[in-house]
Amino acid sequence: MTALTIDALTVAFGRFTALDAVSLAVDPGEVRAVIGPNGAGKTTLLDVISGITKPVSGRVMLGDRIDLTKRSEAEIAKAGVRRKFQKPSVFPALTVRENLEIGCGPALPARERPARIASVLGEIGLGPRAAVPAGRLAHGEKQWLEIGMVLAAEPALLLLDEPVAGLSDAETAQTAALIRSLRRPDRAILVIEHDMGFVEAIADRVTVLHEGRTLYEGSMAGARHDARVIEVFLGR
Ligand SMILES: Nc1ncnc2c1ncn2[C@@H]1O[C@H](COP(=O)(O)OP(=O)(O)OP(=O)(O)O)[C@@H](O)[C@H]1O
Repeated sequence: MTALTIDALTVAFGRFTALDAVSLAVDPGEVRAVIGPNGAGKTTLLDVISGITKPVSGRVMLGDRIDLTKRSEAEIAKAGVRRKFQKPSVFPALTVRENLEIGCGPALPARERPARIASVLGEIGLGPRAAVPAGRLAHGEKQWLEIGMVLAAEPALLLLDEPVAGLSDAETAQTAALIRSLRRPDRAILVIEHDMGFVEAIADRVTVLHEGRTLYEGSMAGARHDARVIEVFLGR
């Protein structure tokens, strides 16, 4: 079984085709990066997976059974898909712990919350900062907290939208280590990112989009040697 199967996905905005019959499959436990030049269709792809944009045609299957193109944003979240948007949107007046409480969602029974929050604090490395208001965190720490907020819901599919944009080199390296440590057989991670060094550090495979089409799928090392990828993207 694949964690996510995108099959011949086509998205149009008026007469403009933003995604043109894109297909890809992400395995359970995989970290997949989607890369490509500006306007390639990366954000549109995440918007379709998370239910913000509906396609003209094609399917987006979560596991074997759920076609996300037929579901609302709320139903998609309930099915186990969580997205971290590019800009951190933590609640600045609430502590790190209180933000994670919110990330757990209303369905998690109160008795299970402390263990879930402790586990997420460990994963994101913010245990010592648990009582600090989120507004006082450094930019990198805010990004990790927001990753923690989506992790607290125990997603089957985690979507990360440029998680190292604006981070220092040290924070980027720490974020790469964090994402690698999040790999679990029951969790797939799809990342959009422009920082190629970061992509190389985290991704099992990359999908290169260009003008709404899949140009390459495979290892990042392979992408670096692919003539078409070099021409449209890496070589620039
Ligand atoms: N709501 C919209 N209406 C019209 N065109 C849109 C809309 N959303 C995206 N587009 C167009 O679709 C194309 C793909 O955009 P998208 O944002 O998915 O690219 P991207 O790969 O995420 O780019 P970037 O790296 O700059 O974020 C672009 O040409 C963009 O202008």
